[in-house]
Amino acid sequence: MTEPFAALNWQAMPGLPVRSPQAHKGSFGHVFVVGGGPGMGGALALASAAAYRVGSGLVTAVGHPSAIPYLAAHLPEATWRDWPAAFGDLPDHAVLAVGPGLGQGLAAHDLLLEIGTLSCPQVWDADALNILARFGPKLLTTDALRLFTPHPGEAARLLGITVAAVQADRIAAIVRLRARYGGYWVLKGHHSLLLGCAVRNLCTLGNPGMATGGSGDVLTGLLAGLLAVGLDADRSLSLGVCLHARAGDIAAAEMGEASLLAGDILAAVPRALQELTQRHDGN
Ligand SMILES: NC(=O)C1=CN([C@@H]2O[C@H](COP(=O)(O)OP(=O)(O)OC[C@H]3O[C@@H](n4cnc5c(N)ncnc54)[C@H](OP(=O)(O)O)[C@@H]3O)[C@@H](O)[C@H]2O)[C@@H](O)CC1
Ligand SMILES: Nc1ncnc2c1ncn2[C@@H]1O[C@H](COP(=O)(O)OP(=O)(O)O)[C@@H](O)[C@H]1O
Repeated sequence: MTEPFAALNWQAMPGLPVRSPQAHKGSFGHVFVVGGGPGMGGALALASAAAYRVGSGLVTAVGHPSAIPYLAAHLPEATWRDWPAAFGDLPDHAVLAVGPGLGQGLAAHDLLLEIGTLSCPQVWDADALNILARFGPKLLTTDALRLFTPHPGEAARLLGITVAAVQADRIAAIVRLRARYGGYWVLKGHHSLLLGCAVRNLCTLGNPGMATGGSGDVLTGLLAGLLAVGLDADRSLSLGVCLHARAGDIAAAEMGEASLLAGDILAAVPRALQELTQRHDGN
């Protein structure tokens, strides 16, 4: 368990799958982002836009009705559903991203109780993790493919230990998280750690300018979008975390760390992706 985590190499990272000339939007999955409680429509919009930016064919935002005008103004490409939502009619190629701006009220608890019973691929973040910490692994009643994206505060809640204890041995923390809850994990922060089936790595990209509200919501949307376009969980985890961090570095180089907004990270994602495409084209 004490083997080191190897640094991922951005230069060697495979990019997105090439899109067939016959492709249509149904070829690239359907992401449902569940969050956007009162006052937090922004988190829902950021995660939804991020899923589109990595090529997801359709994105539906599932939020509190108060979040919807915000979403419609900022992301007209997304469709939406109001809370309370049921998920009995999800399409076969659905991927859920749950947590951005969700809050921890009764409606959020009800949503999570249902989502824990679903078998589609899922990304769990933010308040979804806080609610999971309250219920424990029994909330997850199916063996659905799940990616979990805690920051150290959320990891501490999930393990019932202090943030200081998480930070004192981050490798032990992520190993314990996977042992307790299963699935695929990123422990976020400076040099995020990644732990999946074949992935046991750290990401040395990124910068402290990314410590800004909404930055993690962008990562959640990227990961869900990558699952939706067909990458497996290990590859979604490693490409998603590195892409997010590289986009943060591109944005910070342009505008400085202090001024960085989560929306700037999102806006830099296409340029980070182009670095991969151009490298594969030999340019
Ligand atoms: N525009 C929007 O709509 C946005 C909406 N958002 C949404 O808000 C919701 C709640 O998010 P949140 O930020 O209020 O709660 P959370 O992250 O649990 O922090 C609470 C405490 O945890 C700790 N802590 C946090 N990070 C830590 C770290 N890295 N390392 C160590 N500890 C850390 C820290 O405790 P302290 O250290 O201060 O004691 C902190 O005070 C969530 O749904 C999210 O999606 C946000 O994304 C912002 C933009
Ligand atoms: N010092 C840092 N160096 C590199 N990346 C960072 C740093 N601080 C934060 N990040 C990244 O920014 C994101 C912050 O996510 P999170 O704490 O969930 O923010 P929020 O809840 O506001 O969306 C994570 O991906 C994390 O790895």
